Amino acid sequence: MGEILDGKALANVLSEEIKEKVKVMTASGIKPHFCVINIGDDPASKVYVRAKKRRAEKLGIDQEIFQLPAETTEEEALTLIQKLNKDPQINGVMVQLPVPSQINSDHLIEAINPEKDVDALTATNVGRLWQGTHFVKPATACGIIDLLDHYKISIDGKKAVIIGRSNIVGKPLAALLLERNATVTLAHSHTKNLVELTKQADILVAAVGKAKLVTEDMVKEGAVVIDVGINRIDGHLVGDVDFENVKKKASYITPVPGGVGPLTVESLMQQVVALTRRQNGKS
Ligand SMILES: NC(=O)C1=CN([C@@H]2O[C@H](COP(=O)(O)OP(=O)(O)OC[C@H]3O[C@@H](n4cnc5c(N)ncnc54)[C@H](OP(=O)(O)O)[C@@H]3O)[C@@H](O)[C@H]2O)C=CC1
Ligand SMILES: Nc1nc(=O)c2c([nH]1)NC[C@@H]1CN(c3ccc(C(=O)N[C@@H](CCC(=O)O)C(=O)O)cc3)C=[N+]21
Repeated sequence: MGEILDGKALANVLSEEIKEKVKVMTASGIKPHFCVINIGDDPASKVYVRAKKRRAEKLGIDQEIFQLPAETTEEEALTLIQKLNKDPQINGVMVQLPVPSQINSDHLIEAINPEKDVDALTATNVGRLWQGTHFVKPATACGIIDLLDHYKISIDGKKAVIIGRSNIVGKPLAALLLERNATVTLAHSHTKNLVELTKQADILVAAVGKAKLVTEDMVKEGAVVIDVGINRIDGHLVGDVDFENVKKKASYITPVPGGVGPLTVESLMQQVVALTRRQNGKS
């Protein structure tokens, strides 16, 4: 029976550490300040943005939400990003995804100054991530590594299979697991014989957005199962893993809610602190 990897509890522990760091920084006259740009009325985005604001407040980090209407043009959004890039008071900027269809999210992300790129999504920071010279890490991937480390689950030499190859989760997680010497496979919608692959995984990550995509028969006995998916089914939040059945086979498993999600928010705050320190000449 799998042990639950309690992301919420770890997020609270990390929270105390971040709070202390922010306190010391603030006392020396440096208060981290970051901005979230949210365009349109996506209900899930509103929930996340509010969660980030609450977390930031709890940690003593200044945060501003720029809520733009659904009909915002790309030029308008770019103008705002350029203004925030130039503002020396602002240490971090992120664009909440998804954005409305008239806007190309890649254009907005690329416009963010890499020194203020909280999500680590700009080409510069993605390149640094794969080179191993990064100063900012993608939040969800970073949270997952923190969770594995906290539970002393070794990564070195392990076979990791990640289902999902998005820029925000799958690809950066592959980079961080590779950095820690895992042998990494990225699976996606064109992958043939997914079950054969997943059954070999020591560490199996699901980041797709499809409830019950990962069933018991896809999991090796004793595997570590990380569920990134967030799906709303009849008003309930579930992940991509058939939790109750997979739990019986896994050695460790993350729940949804209370697994990876809270660590993503915590990790975003860590990135804001890291960027702020760097901008003020601290390592
Ligand atoms: N807990 C957290 O902190 C976070 C949770 N999420 C959640 O994680 C999930 C994934 O998010 P995100 O990465 O942005 O999603 P995307 O929609 O960008 O990517 C989904 C990925 O899943 C792949 N895929 C789709 N169907 C299948 C299938 N049947 N078999 C194998 N692979 C498949 C796609 O393949 P292809 O590339 O071929 O299209 C794609 O690579 C969502 O539920 C999202 O809400 C996201 C970010 C943070
Ligand atoms: N630029 C950008 N950066 C992101 O990091 C980003 C994004 N866009 N767009 C959407 C996804 C999704 N994401 C989550 C964050 C927190 C939870 C989270 O806290 N989940 C809680 C439950 C929250 C609830 O109740 O809805 C949990 O799993 O326990 C989930 C998902 C960040 N994302």
